[in-house]
Amino acid sequence: MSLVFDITFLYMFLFILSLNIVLCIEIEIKDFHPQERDALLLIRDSLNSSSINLHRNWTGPPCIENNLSIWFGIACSNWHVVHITIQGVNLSGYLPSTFLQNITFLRQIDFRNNALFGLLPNLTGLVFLEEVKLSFNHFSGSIPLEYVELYNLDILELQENYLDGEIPPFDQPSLISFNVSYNHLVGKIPETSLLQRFPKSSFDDNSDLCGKPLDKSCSAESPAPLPFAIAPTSSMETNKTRIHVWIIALIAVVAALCIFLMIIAFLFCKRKARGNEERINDSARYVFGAWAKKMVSIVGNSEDSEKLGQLEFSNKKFQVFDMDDLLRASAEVLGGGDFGVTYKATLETGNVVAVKRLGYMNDLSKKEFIQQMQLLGEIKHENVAEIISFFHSEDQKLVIYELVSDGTLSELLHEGRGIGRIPLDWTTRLAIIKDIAKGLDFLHQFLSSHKVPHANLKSSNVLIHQDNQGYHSKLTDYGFLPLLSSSMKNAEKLSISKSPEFVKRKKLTHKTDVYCFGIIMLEIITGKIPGHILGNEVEETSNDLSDWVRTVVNNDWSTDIFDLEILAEKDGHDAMLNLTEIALECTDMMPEKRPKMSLVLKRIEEIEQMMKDNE
Ligand SMILES: Nc1ncnc2c1ncn2[C@@H]1O[C@H](COP(=O)(O)OP(=O)(O)OP(=O)(O)O)[C@@H](O)[C@H]1O
Repeated sequence: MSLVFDITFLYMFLFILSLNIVLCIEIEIKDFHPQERDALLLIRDSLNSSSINLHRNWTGPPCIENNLSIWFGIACSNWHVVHITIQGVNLSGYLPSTFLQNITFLRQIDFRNNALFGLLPNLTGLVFLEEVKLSFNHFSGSIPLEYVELYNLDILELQENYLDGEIPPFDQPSLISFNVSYNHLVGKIPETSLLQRFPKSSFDDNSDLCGKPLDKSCSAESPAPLPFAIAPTSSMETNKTRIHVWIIALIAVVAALCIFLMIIAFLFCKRKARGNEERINDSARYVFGAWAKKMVSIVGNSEDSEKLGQLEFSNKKFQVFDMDDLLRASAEVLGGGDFGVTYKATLETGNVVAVKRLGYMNDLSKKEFIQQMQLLGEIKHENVAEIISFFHSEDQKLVIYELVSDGTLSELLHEGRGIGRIPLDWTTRLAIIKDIAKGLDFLHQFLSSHKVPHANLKSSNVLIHQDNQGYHSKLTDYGFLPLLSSSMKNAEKLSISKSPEFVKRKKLTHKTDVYCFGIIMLEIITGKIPGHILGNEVEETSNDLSDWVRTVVNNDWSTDIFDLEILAEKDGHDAMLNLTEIALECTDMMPEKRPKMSLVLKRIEEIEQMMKDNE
């Protein structure tokens, strides 16, 4: 009897348990909105960023309990994705056209300050949208008409893109902030009561925009001529002739239309076959072309020919091109950073240069900019990328560098990890460390009066050139701190912002550069990306790499820190450990305990000599 009771009890227990499991699964399925996740994965797989790795971060469910999300830039409410905020992270690529439509409860979309191409996203049906911020990108095409149907929209920011066409008649009462300046919009600003309320600055710098609130009035539109208009006559004969003419005209139009469609279809197939890569290049070329168009329009509109200004040359040997040549150059985007976008420009003369278009520096005076650039232009060193020329106008600041053709140290160290990658051996790594130390030591001497001479030293600002003698490194993006000093917020975009003294708002010195150099050394020795040690790319802590190395070394597991690609080179272990010791001194929390760059260079050269002697 008791056995029967036990078995019955066991069955009941199992039944309840299985019921619970079913319920749990149901709860999980209910909590998880696969269509929203799929939409986000579409974005993830279409875009690239050199600052964040969406592929590694956007995994698992986008929303978890308590309205939280561990996905970068995603905020949730009630298990629904409500905010997508991915700004200023070098995001490049094309947004899939209808990707957002399944994220029904979306309230905010913010992709500002990236390098996104193509058409603006389709937002049809996203009735909860309150903020759409897509400014400072490379979007092209027209503003979709459906945007006027977003009745809860508070903010629409589309400035600094390459948008063309006319402005749709926005009139939703909710809209309190609107900006479409710095585009290529044309036509009359619609006379809706809403649009007339915004200031002139919301519409400024569009090639052919007219009407209020701009000062430019629209020329009187002449009525469009009627197609195939024929002078009216009273006789039947004339009517007959008219009908004939219409029939002939109709046939001609249909024939022309057929030919036109055939040409379009042919071009479309041809274009498709050219493949994805070319599409990106085309778009990049367009971006530079569009920029050039904008510059030309500034000159054209300007009463003051000084507005465009001249290219300033720091090196006479390169003075073979001028602004016109630069605007006619074919160009492609090399990448975008925190301070703007860098292009490779091939001039008609055959010269190839890197053009960095600086954002964030618009409040800077021309005098300050020119003084600093003239000084930086005098720097000539084999381990520092040369500034050939620069340009200043009210809204454009360009720095033209020598082109260093083989990528960055960051790419060399971290890209293509896994099967098929050619390991970066220890001798090469040591040579790179020495090159960087030489370049930085030179900057410290040349710009000795600067608070922090480089101020933005990180592996993506070490450019690589390869020849039959090996790899050569050149530092770039140096000397910008004086241009930003008026705003601490801008300085936060520099690599020095990760130093302990910056975080504690203490005095910055040359030793702040030394700290950044120590971090690069650790990155080269360990093969690990600073800020990613805990696999957490969201909050880049200032010193997680040096903390981790210190802990491992203090526990006598020193060789555990070596990148697997150099671990097998046992002869180099002593040198690797000596360099790790220097790197840890350079990353000391107290700036005064860090060695000077000249001493660091001397010690590196001694270690290199020691290695050569042991060979
Ligand atoms: N002088 C140059 N020669 C060749 N390529 C360059 C040159 N300068 C920059 N690049 C390329 O352009 C890309 C973007 O550079 P950019 O300086 O705009 O951004 P970043 O270095 O990634 O970020 P940040 O602006 O924050 O330093 C770099 O990753 C590099 O590949």
